[in-house]
Amino acid sequence: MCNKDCCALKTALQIRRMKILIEQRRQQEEEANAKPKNIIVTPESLIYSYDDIEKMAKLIISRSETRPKFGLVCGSNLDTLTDLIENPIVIDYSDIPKFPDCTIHDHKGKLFVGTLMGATVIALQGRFHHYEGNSLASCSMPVRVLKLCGIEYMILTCAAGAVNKNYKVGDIMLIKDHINMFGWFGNNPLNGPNDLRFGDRHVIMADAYDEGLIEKALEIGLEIGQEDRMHLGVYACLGGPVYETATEQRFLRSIGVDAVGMSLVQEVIYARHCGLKVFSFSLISMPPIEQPDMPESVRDVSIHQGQIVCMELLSRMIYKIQNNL
Ligand SMILES: O=P(O)(O)O[C@@H]1C[C@H](O)[C@@H](CO)O1
Ligand SMILES: Nc1nc2[nH]cnc2c(=O)[nH]1
Repeated sequence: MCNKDCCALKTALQIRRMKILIEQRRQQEEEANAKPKNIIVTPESLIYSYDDIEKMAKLIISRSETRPKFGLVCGSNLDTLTDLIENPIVIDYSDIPKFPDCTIHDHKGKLFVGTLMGATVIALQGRFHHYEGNSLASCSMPVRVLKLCGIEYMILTCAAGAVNKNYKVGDIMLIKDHINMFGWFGNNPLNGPNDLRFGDRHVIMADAYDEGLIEKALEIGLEIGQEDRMHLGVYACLGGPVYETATEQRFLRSIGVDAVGMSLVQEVIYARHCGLKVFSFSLISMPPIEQPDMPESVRDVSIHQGQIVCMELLSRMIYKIQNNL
């Protein structure tokens, strides 16, 4: 157990780390905010009708010659995953009717349709967060669009802060389960009338993250000699945009959380509601409070190394699934 002074020091280090990151982001945000943004804020599940979603899907598949099998959402620090897509057709979100705009750094608001390891993939370079002013239903709406495009597998990625003290920046957490803090307080993207064309009223979440896919990912970790960098863990979604307090971090750890972020679970809910197979991973982008502070340059290098492993993981996953390996 640490004493009072030690806890205060850790908190101070954590605050310093956050301040540096926030300062870095400020300039990028200022540039992004110079343009007016289209943000749609209306009550949950009625915002997008089945017809709306179908129109968006038709527009996207009209650009692809083959039926897509995989959907991908690129999280923060993971926009480079789209570099893997061969001969992509790129669609700006602003060209898709009723798609909100992305307002934060690293989320570029572009949709890619192309080939990855022989499979057709639709990738979203940018997601919608609740804290940007989007309802949870708007945040997860793209998953339904991808479902109507014909995908079978939903691959969801995000940046996360480590809560487990054995995790380091640049590590990858394969998500085996989550804690949905929004849902605890009655906020769920499925609130409101249920459209059975997408799925049933109630959704089983105990098996949300496909075990077979997790096993393949663990195999890949061994194949590429990155098993020490890859963990199997529990993700908690908090609302953001604030980072969690030191006490919140300790609480999260005490209830079994390994990493914390501000997204993803609402997309998993929509994906499971409409019967997609889900595979998710987080790139650890913030160290746990127990670890000593690190210079930004060192952090950036670790994140970059993690990005490369994520790219390898993604392409091998798709290859294995595509070839039934
Ligand atoms: O879209 P993700 O969850 O990867 O983005 C996370 C949440 C915040 O927007 C940002 C904080 O660093 O990364
Ligand atoms: N600590 C922390 N780091 C993050 N990196 C991305 N999201 C988060 C978060 O919610 N908390």
